[in-house]
Amino acid sequence: MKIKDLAGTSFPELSAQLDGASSQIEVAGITADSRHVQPGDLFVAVSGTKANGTSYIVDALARGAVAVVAESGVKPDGSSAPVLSLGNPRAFLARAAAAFYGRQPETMVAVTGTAGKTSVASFTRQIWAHSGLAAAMIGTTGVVAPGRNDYGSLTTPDPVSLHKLLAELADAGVTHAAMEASSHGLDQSRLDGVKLSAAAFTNLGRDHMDYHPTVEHYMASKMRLFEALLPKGAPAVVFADDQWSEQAIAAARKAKLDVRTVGRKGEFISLKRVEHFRHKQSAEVHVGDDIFEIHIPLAGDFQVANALVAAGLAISTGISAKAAFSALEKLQGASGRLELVGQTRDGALAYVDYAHKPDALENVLASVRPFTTGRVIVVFGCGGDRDKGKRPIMGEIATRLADVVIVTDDNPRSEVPEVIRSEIMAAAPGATEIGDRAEAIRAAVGMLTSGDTLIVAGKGHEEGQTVGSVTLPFSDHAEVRKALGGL
Ligand SMILES: CC(=O)N[C@H]1[C@@H](OP(=O)(O)OP(=O)(O)OC[C@H]2O[C@@H](n3ccc(=O)[nH]c3=O)[C@H](O)[C@@H]2O)O[C@H](CO)[C@@H](O)[C@@H]1O[C@H](C)C(=O)N[C@@H](C)C(=O)N[C@H](CCC(=O)O)C(=O)O
Ligand SMILES: Nc1ncnc2c1ncn2[C@@H]1O[C@H](COP(=O)(O)OP(=O)(O)OP(=O)(O)O)[C@@H](O)[C@H]1O
Ligand SMILES: N[C@H](CCC[C@H](N)C(=O)O)C(=O)O
Ligand SMILES: [Mg+2]
Repeated sequence: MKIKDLAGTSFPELSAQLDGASSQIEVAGITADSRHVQPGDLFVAVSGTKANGTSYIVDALARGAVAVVAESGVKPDGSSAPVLSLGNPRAFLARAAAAFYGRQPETMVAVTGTAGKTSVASFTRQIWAHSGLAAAMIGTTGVVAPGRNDYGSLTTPDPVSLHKLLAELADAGVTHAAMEASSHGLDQSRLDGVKLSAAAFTNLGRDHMDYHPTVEHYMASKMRLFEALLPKGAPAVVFADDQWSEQAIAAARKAKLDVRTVGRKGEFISLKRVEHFRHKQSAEVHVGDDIFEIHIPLAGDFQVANALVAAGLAISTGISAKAAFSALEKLQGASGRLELVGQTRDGALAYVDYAHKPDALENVLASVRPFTTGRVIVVFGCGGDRDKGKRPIMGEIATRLADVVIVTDDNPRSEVPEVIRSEIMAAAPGATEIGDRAEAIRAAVGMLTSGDTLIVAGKGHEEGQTVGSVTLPFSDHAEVRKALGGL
């Protein structure tokens, strides 16, 4: 593909720099990482949190890049390959990747919010699949599509991987795809160029305060989904019962979207009555004049909200309300989201959950309390190189809502694990500290007696524990099973 075709009409400042010869340069691939440049590639230099791609232009050219796109002010170094500049290289990277790979599933939706994105994306895929559509999901747990189940790493992949993936899915016949839009992904323009038919907002709580300077910046990043990515008139599904719902609704209205609220205060799907059971949730919802009784075979009060948002997205992309709600009865939970892993002989239940932020921990502990006749026992830690402010908050929540708290490690990364734990422990009087996560799980399982509920929180579907720069194989599921087996 030629550079001028990658730029399209969205970047006139770039087109203006292309002369006869440079506009004809054929690009064999696109990358923002000089270490991945192959001869013939276009290198896009973006500035990041650790490095600035402009420092690697020389490296990229030495590896055979045929052209470079960088931020304004970067001077050509006299190389024969053109070094073009524009205001927002990240936005260009995403649009160029979209143009380069070309194909996407016809119907794409994206969901943002602090909690529930993976669950909503997974449920939306399942509702579509239940109606016989070839459907996929892309998110924290990876990629799920007909005949495909890949473990993932980022919630929203980088734009080059994302568009390569979308083209693969479209080529494999996938017509519908639901993806997660993280605030990092939105802020870094990773989703620019994805052709969305609808989008959704779940809720906003404390998260990623290491990356976003303020909660307003965090919310504004999320609202890029409505303001910058969703075309005017497209459906915006908003969970109506969150503290931030009003702001999300206002942003969607301002962006001239077709706002569709769901929840108790919802007008599109209106929740009239809900009953929470230990392993399932039942509800009555109204859609227009129709009344539906829905049954969600999953633990966790919060799954009702996620199911309504997913149903809102499915209905907004052509599924009938009846089909969407009947699909909910067959839902499988996303891996590691309040997932029942096993039980002791006398019936104490052990769950693995991905709560690694305050609201999620609060929700999950509150969810199991009504069904626990004995003690709620929680094992959790906080990730290193991530928001330090959440550590005492989560310590306080665990102490307030659980009867037994064991503080352990969760991906210490480059930090000293003892320091992370001590920051949680400072707000968790009476908690036990056991750094080794497997040992912490064994200790918790060992103390289970009839009526108790164990929540191992923070890692969910993860298959590794990152200590320093090494990721060691580790699975909460496997450790819980092993500990239960040893009883
Ligand atoms: C903080 C953050 O979001 N970082 C992401 C970002 O990296 P960055 O732009 O900051 O990279 P950088 O290291 O500063 O380098 C700047 C540029 O120089 C380039 N470079 C660097 C070195 C070199 O030799 N040559 C070279 O060209 C890099 O490729 C990069 O393009 O862009 C990279 C490519 O897209 C991501 O891999 C990287 O994710 C890191 C690994 C990460 O941990 N991200 C997490 C925090 C994240 O994105 N999480 C969200 C939310 C999770 C959730 O709660 O669900 C997610 O969507 O997963
Ligand atoms: N609607 C919700 N409201 C509050 N908490 C929720 C909700 N949905 C899920 N949770 C909690 O958050 C955890 C993560 O859920 P999920 O993976 O669906 O969210 P996510 O937004 O994708 O999270 P992440 O940003 O970490 O990928 C769950 O394990 C549960 O503890
Ligand atoms: N996508 C999130 C996941 C955090 C999961 C938790 N286990 C941790 O390592 O903090 C992040 O990278 O911040
Ligand atoms: Mg997720």
